[in-house]
Amino acid sequence: MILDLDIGNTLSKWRLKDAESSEIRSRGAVWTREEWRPGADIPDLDVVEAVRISSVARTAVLEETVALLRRQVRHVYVARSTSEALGVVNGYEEPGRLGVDRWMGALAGYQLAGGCCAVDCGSAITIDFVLPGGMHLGGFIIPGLRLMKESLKLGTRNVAIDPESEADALLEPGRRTVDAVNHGIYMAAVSAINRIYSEVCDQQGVTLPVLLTGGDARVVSRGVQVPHAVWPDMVYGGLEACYPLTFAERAGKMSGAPRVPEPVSLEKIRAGLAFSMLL
Ligand SMILES: Nc1ncnc2c1ncn2[C@@H]1O[C@H](COP(=O)(O)OP(=O)(O)OP(=O)(O)O)[C@@H](O)[C@H]1O
Ligand SMILES: CC(C)(CO)[C@@H](O)C(=O)NCCC(=O)O
Ligand SMILES: [K+]
Repeated sequence: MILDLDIGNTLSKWRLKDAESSEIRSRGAVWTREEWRPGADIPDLDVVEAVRISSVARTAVLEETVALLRRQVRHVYVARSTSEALGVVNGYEEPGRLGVDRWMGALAGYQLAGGCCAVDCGSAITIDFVLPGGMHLGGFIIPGLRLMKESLKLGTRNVAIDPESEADALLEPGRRTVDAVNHGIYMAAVSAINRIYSEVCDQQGVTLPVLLTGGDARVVSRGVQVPHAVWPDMVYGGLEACYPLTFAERAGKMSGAPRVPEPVSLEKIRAGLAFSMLL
């Protein structure tokens, strides 16, 4: 079995993948913490022959995790942000400073779609751009939905946006605090994504397929106006592409990859931008 780990600031996600069949056998998430208990927090390591890790947690957490894993697992691969990989050139002035989850998302998106706009809706919302030739432009970081809510301290932190809510309902003015906050932060997130996407496409003169991932991807998806696909395993896709281990991975297949959305025309994006400037 292959254990894939995506250690975020809040949640650490894991999945077990069958090295023979490439099937995902199980998955889970635990709060990111200092110490792991294999068998309880993450799967029993007896069945694991390789681990692939993307981590944006503090270095100490990663070091502890790697030390623990190395005692029991033969192959431990830790992803790093590099200046170039798989045909993508990292746009950061200091490439190593780009969050490795963003780098994995950008690589997966590029491998799937060529140029892309990779959006990760987690503790932070990150929006990264890769042009069709593989040039990563850099990106944007805004607080995620939960962080925005917690920063307000209005006693609404425990009332999450119902992930089943329709976008229309979330865009109405709230008539109690919890709705005013939830609708406000939702609007802030989706309008930022829509606007940023349009601005960068306009600047660069290209249209790019949009790929969404992260804990809030599904609800954010309902408010994103441009064609896009939700790819919950996008960060794992980057790990698969960087460290291909199974037959399917060596053939370039990433688990759970969606159909590539067909972007709208540049004219339409520019018309939308011009219209929003008039308002
Ligand atoms: N069971 C859950 N526990 C915590 N957050 C959840 C849960 N389900 C969905 N969420 C939402 O997912 C978001 C966290 O997403 P994700 O798991 O992608 O975070 P993360 O990977 O820790 O973030 P980052 O990588 O940006 O640090 C939260 O903002 C929250 O709104
Ligand atoms: C922005 C987050 C927190 C998103 O998970 C992560 O990618 C990170 O810690 N990045 C480092 C800073 C940067 O990407 O510029
Ligand atoms: K993440």
